[in-house]
Amino acid sequence: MSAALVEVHPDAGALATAIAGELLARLADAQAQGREPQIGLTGGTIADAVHREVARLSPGSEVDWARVVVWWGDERFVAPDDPERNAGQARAAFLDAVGVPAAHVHEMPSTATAADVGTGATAYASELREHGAGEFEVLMLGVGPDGHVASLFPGNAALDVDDAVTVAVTDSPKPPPERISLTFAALNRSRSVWFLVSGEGKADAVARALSETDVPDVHEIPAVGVRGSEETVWFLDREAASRL
Ligand SMILES: O=C1O[C@H](COP(=O)(O)O)[C@@H](O)[C@H](O)[C@H]1O
Repeated sequence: MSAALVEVHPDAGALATAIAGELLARLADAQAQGREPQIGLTGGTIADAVHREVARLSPGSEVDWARVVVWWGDERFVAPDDPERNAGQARAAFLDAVGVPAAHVHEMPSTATAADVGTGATAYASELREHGAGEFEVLMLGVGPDGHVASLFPGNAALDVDDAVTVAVTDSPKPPPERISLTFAALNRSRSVWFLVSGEGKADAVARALSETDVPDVHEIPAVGVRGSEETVWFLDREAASRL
């Protein structure tokens, strides 16, 4: 597996524009090579900015959104219209605008579609299997100030689930407490893993994750547990990179 790459941009706006442009190029390339790309989305502040830039730049790209399949790395187990939903955020920011067919948008279960978070996690694992979701072309992941990715938080039991592709989290330290997350096994089925990180508040987590001398354990900084089979890129703004 190749070493992680680091790309630093002046600020969050420039970072979002660069990631969106790169995503559109990757999707167009994959389609030109005959693949129907599957992408993994994340939630959070910088992800929202990236999604808005995808919507803005998409008309100038070669991407055929009818041939893109969308999944999520994690989701908050709340009502479907709750503003906390990562899926609602992505739909509003770009999915509705670019016109991904509804059948290609695999939203994780909500309190309206699953009796409880455990049932929801199991249902999403079945959905992944049924649709033959094998490999993400690009998996985007936000990173928390504590080093969490998806809904895999430092010290949480969900980090050790290695016999399933999804896990129900009932005690997330970041609200809301109930979430569904892909496990490391599923997240690592990605050609490209892109970490999207902006702001000074993430600088320590970034420095820990990228330390070559004092490599952290996944229980301490979960982000180090995810790698792409072809590339792993840390897309940072200057503030997030300030302690490297
Ligand atoms: O809880 C979550 O947080 C992270 C990062 O969010 P941010 O607002 O600090 O950028 C996000 O990547 C993850 O998908 C989400 O559920």
